Amino acid sequence: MTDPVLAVDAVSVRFGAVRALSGVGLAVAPGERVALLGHNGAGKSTLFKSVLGFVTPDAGTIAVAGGAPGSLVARRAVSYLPEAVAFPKSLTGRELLAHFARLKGEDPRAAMPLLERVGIAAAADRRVGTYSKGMRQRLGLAQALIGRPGLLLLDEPTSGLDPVSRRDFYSVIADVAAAGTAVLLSSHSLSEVESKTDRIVILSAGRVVAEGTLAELTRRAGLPIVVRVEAEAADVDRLHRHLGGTRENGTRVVLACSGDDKLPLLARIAAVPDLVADVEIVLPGLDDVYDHFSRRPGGPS
Ligand SMILES: Nc1ncnc2c1ncn2[C@@H]1O[C@H](COP(=O)(O)OP(=O)(O)OP(=O)(O)O)[C@@H](O)[C@H]1O
Repeated sequence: MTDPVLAVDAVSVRFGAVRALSGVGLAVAPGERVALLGHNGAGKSTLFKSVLGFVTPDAGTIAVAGGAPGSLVARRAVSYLPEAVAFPKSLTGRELLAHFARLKGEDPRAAMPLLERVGIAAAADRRVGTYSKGMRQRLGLAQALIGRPGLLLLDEPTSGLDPVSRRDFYSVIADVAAAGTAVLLSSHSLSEVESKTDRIVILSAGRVVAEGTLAELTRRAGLPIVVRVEAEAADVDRLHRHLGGTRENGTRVVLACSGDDKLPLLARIAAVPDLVADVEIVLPGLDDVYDHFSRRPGGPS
């Protein structure tokens, strides 16, 4: 495997009595997009701050492009988009990006292509104070892309964005990753990131409680499949006696089964066609998978 751009190993961070991170480990390879999921207070921002060198872990190690957080090599490699971006309102988008480019030792002429890339070139010469939230977020992304970072850290980058802006945002992220940048982004929504990232890491109370592709997480969660069987008009009692499960709504019987038990259950339903008006199979949703892992009190899986 290629050397990871970000390697976090057994990192723990404590703020007084609060354990914000406990033995967290994760790695992000060049070109990989990893989603960091967790409820409020799970430790996502603390992990970002540790990677940036703003917070010093009590235990464990972090390497960014092979260097310690905050070292020159790490600072050159990493780019960060905080959750709430605040820019000086009186500068134009172009002036602001040119300023950040100079600070990073890059050519200020990089500003315009970046504004085009994030879709706000038409507003390049408007003052940032007049930008909408979505435009400011796009500007923030443009700022984070200055100088082709090796590692992009994005803290809840799409919160408050409309669906079109989100789609555009993930399309830029896909291009950047395809060009070799490692991306670690935090989110509260599994359904949002599942098709937009390569791997998912779920943090709960400062611990990594699950890690993998969505397919792996869904399989590992082993959540039940729900089968709702609608009875023919007066036959709900007979249907209930035949199938078991619980009655719902006066006309329906509801059953839960594992993936392996699904076909045998459908065969039992098919054996009484006169009693059955309709069948609905409900697979576990992404939010169910997320809840399963993020509520689990135990350690890493
Ligand atoms: N500077 C601090 N001093 C004391 N406690 C802190 C500090 N920063 C974070 N914490 C605590 O550490 C825990 C993790 O917080 P963190 O901000 O990393 O979570 P998060 O996953 O980013 O949450 P959110 O989704 O709400 O942004 C929380 O219990 C929080 O209250």
